[in-house]
Amino acid sequence: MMSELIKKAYEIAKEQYAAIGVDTEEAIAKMKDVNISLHCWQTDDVGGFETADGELSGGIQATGNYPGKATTIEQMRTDLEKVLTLLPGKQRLNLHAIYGDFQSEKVDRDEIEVKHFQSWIDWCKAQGIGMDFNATCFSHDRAADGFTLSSKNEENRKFWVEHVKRCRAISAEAGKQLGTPCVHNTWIPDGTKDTPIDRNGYRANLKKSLDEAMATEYPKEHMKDAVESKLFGIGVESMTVGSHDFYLGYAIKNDKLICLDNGHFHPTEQVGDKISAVLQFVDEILLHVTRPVRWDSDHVVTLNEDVQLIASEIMRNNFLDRVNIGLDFFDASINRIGAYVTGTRAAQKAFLIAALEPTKALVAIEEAGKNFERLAMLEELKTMPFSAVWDYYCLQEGVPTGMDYIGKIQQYEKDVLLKR
Ligand SMILES: C[C@H](O)[C@H](O)[C@@H](O)C(=O)CO
Ligand SMILES: [Mn+2]
Repeated sequence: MMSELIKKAYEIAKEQYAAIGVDTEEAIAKMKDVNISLHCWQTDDVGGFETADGELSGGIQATGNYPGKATTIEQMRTDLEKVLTLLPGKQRLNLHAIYGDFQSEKVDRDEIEVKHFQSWIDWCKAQGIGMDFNATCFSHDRAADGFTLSSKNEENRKFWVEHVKRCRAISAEAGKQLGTPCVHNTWIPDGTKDTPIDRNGYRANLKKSLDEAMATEYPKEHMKDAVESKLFGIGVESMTVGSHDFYLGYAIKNDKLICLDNGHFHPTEQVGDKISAVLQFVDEILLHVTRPVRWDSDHVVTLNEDVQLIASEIMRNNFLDRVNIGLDFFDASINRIGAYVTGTRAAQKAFLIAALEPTKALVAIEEAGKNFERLAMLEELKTMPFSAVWDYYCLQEGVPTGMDYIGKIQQYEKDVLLKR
């Protein structure tokens, strides 16, 4: 889009926002603290680099067969570098343990070490970004019966404890080398298709395993632990061991982060509503921003009301330093890089819209009991000239404005993705 036009539109928008007490420059400045952790698994449908044909298990699914999937570490990095050129602001990388550099040495998950991730740490350093990490407790023979950390098979349980231990050590080293804490997230698929009898036994096992895996303390400037809850998964409909109640309790008691994935709750529950609730009791949280369509389908994030409430709650309460923002979607049915960029930009837009809210004025109206006025203002705010501010922000950041990124991705598909 023409930069002169963008500047003109921005000047008008700036005045319109100023008329309702909003400083657009201040809103744009706040965006420098919105650092989204890019989930590497959107580039390869959560396949990983352990084997060429890694089968996804654990009750999650990437559907679709669009050409261009990353199948090597080099391809994934090329894709991520492309993504970074199309996003305003500063991002982070969110890596799963299955994405190690296993080209020269194939090891099992209870044997991974920093050396298998050193090239990723170096890559992050070269990009000037931080790194986050995840134990991969799925897509493995030892998870075939549906249980990992809560397993009653002691050999398997110990295997997964060792895996998580190692992932935490890798995270701490990554955070140390990169000078920014690495958030290590633990999500497990454990649960049962049909009604179990011994729910308590599995949950007691999970607690014991987490205690063992997290026994080593690392400095908070190097790594932070998060635990991710879930309501159900495919084939795990009747009981999920790591439920929200379980992990919220664990996080509060053990000073951990709770990870809230907005695909992991009943569809009528909103993660945006949970943020101010849980932050009364835990220091920090991790978010997995996604779009559940009828189930935890991990569709590409769009600028919908759920995502807007999440962003608004964070910005209204100045929670950015207590909320670690990650994404979690994997769509294999469309251009994967297009999915990545569209979804991340949608999340960023929600934060900029939130930054452009006249929050103090709205709170005053609310406290005066003027509920019609609150409703009307919220409705009017939806059609304020946000896109002029967004385009101006992208222009300042030197990234494509408006729809211009679509052409860049089409070109990348032609030049790179279709040649794979
Ligand atoms: C690949 C991710 O770790 C996974 O999606 C997990 O975070 C999750 O949300 C499972 O439903
Ligand atoms: Mn998730």
